[in-house]
Amino acid sequence: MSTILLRQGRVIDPAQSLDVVADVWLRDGKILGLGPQPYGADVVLDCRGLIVCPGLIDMHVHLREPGREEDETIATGTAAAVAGGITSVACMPNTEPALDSRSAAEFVILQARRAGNCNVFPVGAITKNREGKELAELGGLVEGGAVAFSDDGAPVSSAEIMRRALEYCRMLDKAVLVHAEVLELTQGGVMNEGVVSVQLGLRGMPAVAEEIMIFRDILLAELTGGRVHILHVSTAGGVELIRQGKQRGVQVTGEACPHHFLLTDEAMRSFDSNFKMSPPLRTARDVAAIVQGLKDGTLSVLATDHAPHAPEKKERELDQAPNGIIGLETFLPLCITHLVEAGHLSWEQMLAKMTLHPAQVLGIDRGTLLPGRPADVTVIDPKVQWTIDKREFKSKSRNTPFDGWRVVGRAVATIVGGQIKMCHLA
Ligand SMILES: NC(=O)N[C@@H](CC(=O)O)C(=O)O
Repeated sequence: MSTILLRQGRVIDPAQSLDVVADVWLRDGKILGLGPQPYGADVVLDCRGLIVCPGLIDMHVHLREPGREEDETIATGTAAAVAGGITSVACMPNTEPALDSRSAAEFVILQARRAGNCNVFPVGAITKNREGKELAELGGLVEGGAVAFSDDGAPVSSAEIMRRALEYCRMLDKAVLVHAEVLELTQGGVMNEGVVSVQLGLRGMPAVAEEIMIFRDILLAELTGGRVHILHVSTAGGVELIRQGKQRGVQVTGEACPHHFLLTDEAMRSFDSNFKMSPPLRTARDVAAIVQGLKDGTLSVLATDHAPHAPEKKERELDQAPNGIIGLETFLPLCITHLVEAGHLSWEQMLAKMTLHPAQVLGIDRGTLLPGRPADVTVIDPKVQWTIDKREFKSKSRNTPFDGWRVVGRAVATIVGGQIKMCHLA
């Protein structure tokens, strides 16, 4: 192992309320500290004019392996993460078979180690085969390395099963990550229910289908003392429910994905399936509420919901095409451009939602530059202007609505456990 010196970057570590120009030293895979150190450096990276921050964490990623390797693999998904400046991902359990056993969690960790790109933290399924009928072996999953639980892609429709999941997860000190959807209200829907869906003659999914379940799970968290994290919040009402739950002292956190604060259901006029996702793109009012939720802290986590689908699937007719878009390689520039440059969040606020806060939800020892922690570091050029080009992606899939977008800022170095995995520095 070696000693790396990141020289004179603007060091931002929200966990320490730190925003200062300084040297950062990494040694033997750990953060050594800031300022002068009693060692020589094997590698020096000149970070003047750049931002040095804890390695970014994306806690909402679909890696598709095992079972859907035509869309993504653990190797390609983690390569995409590293290219996007992300050092840790939490991967969702909607694989085939589902990630619902100890051995399945161990398989993911083994494949991630083989790939050698970034850290992968498996999210275990709440119910066996994500069918919503019977609890999975939650204890075994934790032994296998699962850091949280979710049936993401599908809701847990039974309130009774969700209650028991929360009771168990409280004992295990793990969060339940909620995919909020009342299926009876969304069946056959391809987009948000509203003026645009009526004009287009497309079946809609109403905002209340998401809000009813957000409300239910906040109440169940209150009842059980468990912890809920609401994934991919897309509606104004959902933001308000989380805000009220937090005010009452419920252990609830909320997450926003770039597409839900950048796009509206108007995009569906194109009939392009790259605008089809779950939950769907909503209205301008919802977008404004999500931005407000990010500003006032109601939504404490930014994540991608990276959902790769091979072209032959996304190119089907709208009602046949699967939900979801990729996000790992567009996450940071979209957030810099449309949250920081747009004046909604400070750098520290935005980075807290990509480092400290997801680490807290997952209970992982990451997301800070405190001495002794794993040397996961992202270096960002905050000024570079460039155009997103999906042909350059490391992901196996290309289903993005952001191809051709002009953006500001990007990761220029990604260091995972003290190893330089990506570097575009002189
Ligand atoms: N978010 C999506 O649109 N798609 C997700 C699953 C899901 O959460 O529905 C996927 O796995 O493809």
